[in-house]
Amino acid sequence: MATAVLAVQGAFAEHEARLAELGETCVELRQASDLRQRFDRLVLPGGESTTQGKLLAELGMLEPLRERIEDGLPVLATCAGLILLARRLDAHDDRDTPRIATLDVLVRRNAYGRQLGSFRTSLELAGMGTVPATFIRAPFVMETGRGVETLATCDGNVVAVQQGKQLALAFHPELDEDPRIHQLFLDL
Ligand SMILES: NC(=O)CC[C@H](N)C(=O)O
Repeated sequence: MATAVLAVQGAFAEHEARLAELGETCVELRQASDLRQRFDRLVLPGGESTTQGKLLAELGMLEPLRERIEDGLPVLATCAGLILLARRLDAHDDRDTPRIATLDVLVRRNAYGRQLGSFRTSLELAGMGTVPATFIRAPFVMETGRGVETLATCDGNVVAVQQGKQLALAFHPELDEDPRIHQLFLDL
């Protein structure tokens, strides 16, 4: 088994380090030819979702990834990754930026503010208990479609969801010591 980590921009190295600690082999996706590698799961890291979306479209990776996810490829998406997966964005956001758009949620980018929107807290994740959560200019989920389960909220806002094998978080488990969320992803 191997996990592909989208490595065009953002905090991908931290995910790779965490997965390696759990004994998982990672391959990096930097260009379309990397999609020929064998992988069974996908990580979409945090970073800048507009940059990531544009790069994925330019590199010809958006459609192949969308198809694999629609075919059931397990995905762990964090922060910008959640935005890339979202079917719909808030009216204030640039909705024309290319996205994978396989997760039936409405997301607002930079929902906690652009400058002061970074903080560390802990929250209750369904079926897991208390987990640390680092938010960095994070989005949150404003609406969930049918088939989308809310796994965690923070101050009443939805910050973790699951739809089938798509696990999407507004925060950054790769930046905390707790390995349980990555383990949950490997167990999907
Ligand atoms: N930590 C992050 O991934 C931030 C996401 C970023 N604010 C965006 O909108 O793309």
